[in-house]
Amino acid sequence: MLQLPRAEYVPPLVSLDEAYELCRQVTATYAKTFYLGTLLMPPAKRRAIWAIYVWCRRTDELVDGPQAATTTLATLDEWEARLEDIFSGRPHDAMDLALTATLEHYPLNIQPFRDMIAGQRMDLRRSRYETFAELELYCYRVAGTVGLMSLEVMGGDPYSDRLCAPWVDPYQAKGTLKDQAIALGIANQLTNILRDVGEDMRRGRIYLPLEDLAAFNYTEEDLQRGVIDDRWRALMRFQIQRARQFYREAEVGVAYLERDARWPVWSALMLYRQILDVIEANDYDVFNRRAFVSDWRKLLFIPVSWLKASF
Ligand SMILES: CC(C)=CCC/C(C)=C/CC/C(C)=C/CC/C(C)=C/[C@@H]1[C@@H](COP(=O)(O)OP(=O)(O)O)[C@]1(C)CC/C=C(\C)CC/C=C(\C)CCC=C(C)C
Ligand SMILES: Nc1ncnc2c1ncn2[C@@H]1O[C@H](COP(=O)(O)OP(=O)(O)OP(=O)(O)O)[C@@H](O)[C@H]1O
Ligand SMILES: [Mn+2]
Repeated sequence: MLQLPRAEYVPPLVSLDEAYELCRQVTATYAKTFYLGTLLMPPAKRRAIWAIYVWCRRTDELVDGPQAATTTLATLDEWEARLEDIFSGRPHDAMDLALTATLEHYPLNIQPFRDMIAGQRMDLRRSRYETFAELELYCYRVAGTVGLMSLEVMGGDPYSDRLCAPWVDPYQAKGTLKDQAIALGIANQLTNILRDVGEDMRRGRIYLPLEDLAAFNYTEEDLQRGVIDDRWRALMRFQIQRARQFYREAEVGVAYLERDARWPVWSALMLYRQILDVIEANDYDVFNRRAFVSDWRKLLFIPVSWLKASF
């Protein structure tokens, strides 16, 4: 009987250098601050972070980008199968290839990658969160996972004297380095949610826990109309305070990262956290104005975070 030939696996026809170069370009375009930070890392680490960044960005774009309307749960299943292929040495395209190659230097755990896809599934399935516990799970999945992935590249050891400043007692610090890496992801995601309240509402999505809305006597209709009054300000103050707690937890960890990774993480942390200050300065108007940190401020803070990372 005639056998149809089995579809052969065809590896992407690009060199590794070209693959990493592509990832570099994507990172430089989408995330100026992260990118600048990675330039201070040794080449192997830097390329690894670019490859991870690109995979995360593509995963996010599936539900958040221009092609989002055509993304279904089946699309995400396919994306997960493709992830398994990347981890078993069968990359589908140049950008996958960069991640497969990265795994040879850094044997990353696949679980945070799977968890991030699970986070995108949550975005397809629901547009409301009842409790903070539910939102926190979502934030872990879409952003805490980034912390875990990066940590395996950036390294660090909370109990190593090499990294420990004499005035810091690592045994006093709450949680592990992993907890702190996750905390930074969650802090960033909560900040992102507060910045984008208006935009998300226009897409029919509410990430603020409904239990918090109720506690401050603020309704979904108020949110739809963009009502800024004392109830809203109190609700936002509460949310900002909660995000800052996560930043505080993360801050402890930065000092225990490998030296060459501290500066990029500090700048990312400091710059992203400032979005919260801008929201306050805008009197909590996240409906009509977008809170952003200006380029000159970013430039100003880069030497500041360099100093903080060095001492
Ligand atoms: C050096 C460094 C900071 C490395 C991390 C670089 C990296 C791999 C980033 C991936 C980011 C990404 C594309 C995630 C997909 C999901 C997503 C979009 C999350 C949001 C990021 C902000 O993006 P942006 O403002 O551009 O959002 P828009 O799509 O435009 O709305 C997030 C808010 C989360 C990003 C989370 C992190 C960067 C976690 C960082 C944590 C660490 C690096 C751990 C550090 C370790 C310790 C111990 C503190
Ligand atoms: N000054 C700005 N005005 C309007 N939108 C902005 C401004 N800065 C950033 N954005 C938008 O917000 C998104 C996320 O902003 P973010 O603060 O992450 O800045 P970025 O330019 O992506 O640099 P980085 O991620 O390195 O900080 C950007 O992708 C961009 O679309
Ligand atoms: Mn960005």
